[in-house]
Amino acid sequence: MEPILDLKDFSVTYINKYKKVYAVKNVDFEIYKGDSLGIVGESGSGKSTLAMGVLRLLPEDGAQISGTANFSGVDLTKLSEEEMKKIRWKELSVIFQKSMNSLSPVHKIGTHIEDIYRIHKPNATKEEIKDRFFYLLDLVNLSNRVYNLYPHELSGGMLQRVSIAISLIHDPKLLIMDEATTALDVVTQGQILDEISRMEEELDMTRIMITHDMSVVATSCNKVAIVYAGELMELGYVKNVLKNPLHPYTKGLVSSFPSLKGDREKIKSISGFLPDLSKRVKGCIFAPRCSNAIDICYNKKPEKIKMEDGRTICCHLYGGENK
Ligand SMILES: Nc1ncnc2c1ncn2[C@@H]1O[C@H](COP(=O)(O)OP(=O)(O)OP(=O)(O)O)[C@@H](O)[C@H]1O
Ligand code: NI
Repeated sequence: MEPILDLKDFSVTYINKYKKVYAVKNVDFEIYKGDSLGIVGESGSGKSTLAMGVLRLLPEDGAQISGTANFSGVDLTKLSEEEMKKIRWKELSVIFQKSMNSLSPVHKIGTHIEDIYRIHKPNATKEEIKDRFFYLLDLVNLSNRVYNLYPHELSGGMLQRVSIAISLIHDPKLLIMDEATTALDVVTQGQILDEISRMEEELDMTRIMITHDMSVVATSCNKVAIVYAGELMELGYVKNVLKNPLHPYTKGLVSSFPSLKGDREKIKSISGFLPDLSKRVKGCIFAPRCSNAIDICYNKKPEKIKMEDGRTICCHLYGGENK
């Protein structure tokens, strides 16, 4: 089976007047139809930059992209803005935390929907658009009444449901959600995650879920990629990685969400801070904060090791080089 999205050596560097910021470095991963991949890491680790880079939503003069991002066989990094526009929102959709803030308050939701729908299908009739949108509203548990409301008449949870429905309007091959449920209360977040899981079964969706919350990944993803300071530390099936984390950073992250393991261990956090991303590091980027670091970790970048259970891990403790 061909992957829907295949990143190879994908990097994003912000270039400012005074310095370069290496926000995403040499990331590789593949997503197949039906996958739901959680991308987890602490704030500032480059998760949004990765998504924006793939979607080509970063300013051309301020951010340099290298490597490849094959989306159904097309390398997104090579497309012109015109070509990218044909794909964005149609085949590749994205939801941000505040997606709905951009909607003009003077138009009803329905008017917005018609405008958005007609970007890709200019001749669509009102009836066709309504049919499609009512179907999607039902999937996200909202009444058709929403169509005639103004954005300010909806709660945060309702707005986020509407933005999920909008993102699905053209039946995209891949949906990227960047902290899309983070701002909501726990109950609403839980409901929306349930709705997403149900929708996924109905629509055969493929999804990337960006979050700093391990429990979101545990409840709504089948695969997880752990990123630290712009680099991939560990990637694999949720059932393997969260139950038996191998990378010291993943272990730290998992143990700071004790409910995942079901025991009452004291919450441990990883001490220290993210490194300065404008500096290149010779060894493992996590070594300065790693309690298992050995000499080689400071001097040489670890290779990506493929494990038997399908996971990839980037750590000298598993490479065999230190033995
Ligand atoms: N335009 C920019 N110029 C320079 N550096 C930037 C720019 N935008 C973001 N960065 C830096 O890139 C790094 C990655 O930021 P990014 O927003 O991708 O992280 P994130 O993992 O999404 O964080 P969060 O969980 O807080 O959303 C950060 O160190 C940030 O300061
Ligand atoms: Ni972000």
